[in-house]
Amino acid sequence: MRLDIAGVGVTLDGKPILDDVSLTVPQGSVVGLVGPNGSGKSTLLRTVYRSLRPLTGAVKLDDADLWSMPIRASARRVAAVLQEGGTSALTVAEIVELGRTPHHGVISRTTPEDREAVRVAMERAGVTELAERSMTSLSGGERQRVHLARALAQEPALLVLDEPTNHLDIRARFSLLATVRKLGVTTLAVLHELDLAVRSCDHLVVLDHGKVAAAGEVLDALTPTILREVFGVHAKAERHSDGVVRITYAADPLGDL
Ligand SMILES: Nc1ncnc2c1ncn2[C@@H]1O[C@H](COP(=O)(O)OP(=O)(O)OP(=O)(O)O)[C@@H](O)[C@H]1O
Repeated sequence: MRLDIAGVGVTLDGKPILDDVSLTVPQGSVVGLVGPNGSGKSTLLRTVYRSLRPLTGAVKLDDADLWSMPIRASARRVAAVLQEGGTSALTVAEIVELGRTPHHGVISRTTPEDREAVRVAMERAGVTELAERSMTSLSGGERQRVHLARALAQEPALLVLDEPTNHLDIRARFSLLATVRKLGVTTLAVLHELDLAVRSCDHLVVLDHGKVAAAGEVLDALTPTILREVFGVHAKAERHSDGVVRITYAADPLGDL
């Protein structure tokens, strides 16, 4: 499924937060949404997982207007993993099973397909061993992986991730993004770590003060000018001889800008 955000504008408390934002996430690709604090990344995601209706513009899934769909239809298609996934007294397995809720009819009964989807999701997110643990007993990183498992159990057509690697250690960061890439699910992810973003995403969209400042393949989006003018650092992104794009920061990244 392809995601098209077309001309989205959002105003909160009379303050313009997003202005004419457009981007596309092609079917099966991972697009990273990057930008400084307060640039509007989380607000944009909210218009995609139907927590905030845009004032102008449209959010479309394969040409179908997301905001015009019955809520159950969009809930089945879009899964979100948010910064503060929250916690509860439920067990890990129970939380992951919640991912199946949008697939249930009026009479909710767990089917063999539900059980299989939950099993696969827990395995992919690496939380199978935690199944019977209470969510309250988990570390921040473990909880984050459980929320990913819940989203995967939903078998979504579109995955929306808001800083999914926040609480994770360095190995878990690489591992989570590798898992997401392997899924082949259309994904829009807010990522703060540019190093991780350039390695893990097919395309990047740079937001600055609620507008798209740059978009495209990672080296086209993260030019030294964008790194300086939007992120406020002296740095450059380069493809190394091993094929991997890395960011090199100047000796004094804050230098004279
Ligand atoms: N309810 C609100 N009323 C007024 N302003 C708001 C409201 N919610 C968010 N904002 C403002 O909108 C702007 C964008 O916020 P948003 O959370 O989308 O940024 P972000 O790019 O995700 O930031 P960060 O990287 O810090 O998480 C910020 O300036 C924020 O203060």
